[in-house]
Amino acid sequence: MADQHAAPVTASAPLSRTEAVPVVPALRWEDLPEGPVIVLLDQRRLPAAEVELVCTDVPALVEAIRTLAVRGAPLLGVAGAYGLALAAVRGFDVDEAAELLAHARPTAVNLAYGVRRALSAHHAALKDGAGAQEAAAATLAAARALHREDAEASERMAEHGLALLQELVPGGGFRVLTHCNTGALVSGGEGTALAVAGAAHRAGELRRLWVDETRPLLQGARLTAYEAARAGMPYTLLTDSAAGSLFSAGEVDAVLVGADRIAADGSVANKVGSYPLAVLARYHHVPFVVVAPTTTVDPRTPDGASIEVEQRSGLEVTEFPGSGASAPLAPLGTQAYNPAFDITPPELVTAIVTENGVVSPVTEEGLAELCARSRSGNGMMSI
Ligand SMILES: CSC[C@H]1O[C@H](OP(=O)(O)O)[C@H](O)[C@@H]1O
Repeated sequence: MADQHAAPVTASAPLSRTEAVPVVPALRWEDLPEGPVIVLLDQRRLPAAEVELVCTDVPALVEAIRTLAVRGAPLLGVAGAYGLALAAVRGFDVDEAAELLAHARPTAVNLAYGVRRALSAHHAALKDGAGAQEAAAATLAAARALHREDAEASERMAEHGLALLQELVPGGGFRVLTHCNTGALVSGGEGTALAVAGAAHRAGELRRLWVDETRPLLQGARLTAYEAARAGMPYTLLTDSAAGSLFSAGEVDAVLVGADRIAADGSVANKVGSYPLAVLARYHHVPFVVVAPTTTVDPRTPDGASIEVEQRSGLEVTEFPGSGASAPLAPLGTQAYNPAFDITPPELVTAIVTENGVVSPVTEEGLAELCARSRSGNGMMSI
């Protein structure tokens, strides 16, 4: 008798490509004749259209961050740093710009880190007697350095993460479930958790990538599927509520997710829906692996209860993304609960993969030791 729990797996993904199609850069700095700009790939328009947003000032960038035109913790750090450089080069008040940028979204600690790092470079240049132009150049150099470091961190996380999967799931042929979007659209490189899946795919070891659609803004359906398709990965989309039946059918070998803030004790703030996956993974003895650069670890935040979880408009729940009131999903006036993130306690996290290596089990000491290996010390602590 067929296993009654067997999931009816349909191969809905395109055949694996031999050549991946690169994703349009999520963010770049451009020096135009009329002045510098920050060019963003507007992630709200994906996958239907690849539209670029040109930000000429900090308020425009803050709006892009608030509306998730640009999103994802590591990239928010890079965007924040470039935003400060834009303010410095265009002669805006950098301290005011830092306030606006650092508070554009509260949970992803990378944003505040990137802003602080660029602001520190600006202040240090002035302290050394630099003029406004030189200080602006130093600020831009700090943003470019962070951009480069994030790309390098992606590569190293992919290596460490693939090695961990090979250890956790002997024999390869990994069936990985991921939530939200953690690829090149959240990073200066190939991302965090999705970069690990990409490395597994290139090694011929990714049997299936299960992609949670990730309500309400559908980062999985719109963005991870977009990236997985361009990379030729064997992916299948599912509703968030279908994940449980995949675990029950024994179809998941590991869960790979990103993070927006990791507290000193190893508590992980990540896209809402991550915590239930961690509980399911524990119940079904499946590894739950968090992939994040050390700039996402915030030793100033002691534990999960100390992490501010962004509460977003209920309209994101009651209306279909991007269509506004033209496509209500609930009666007009319906109140909706819409936390952007949830908190997974360290005891439910099998391992945290950073660019400096892996901590498992997750302990405060192990995490601190990994962060201490970062060139600039652990992000928030070094500035
Ligand atoms: C590794 S950063 C990606 C991270 O960011 C997402 O949040 P948002 O789409 O709201 O920026 C989600 O938490 C992902 O895990």
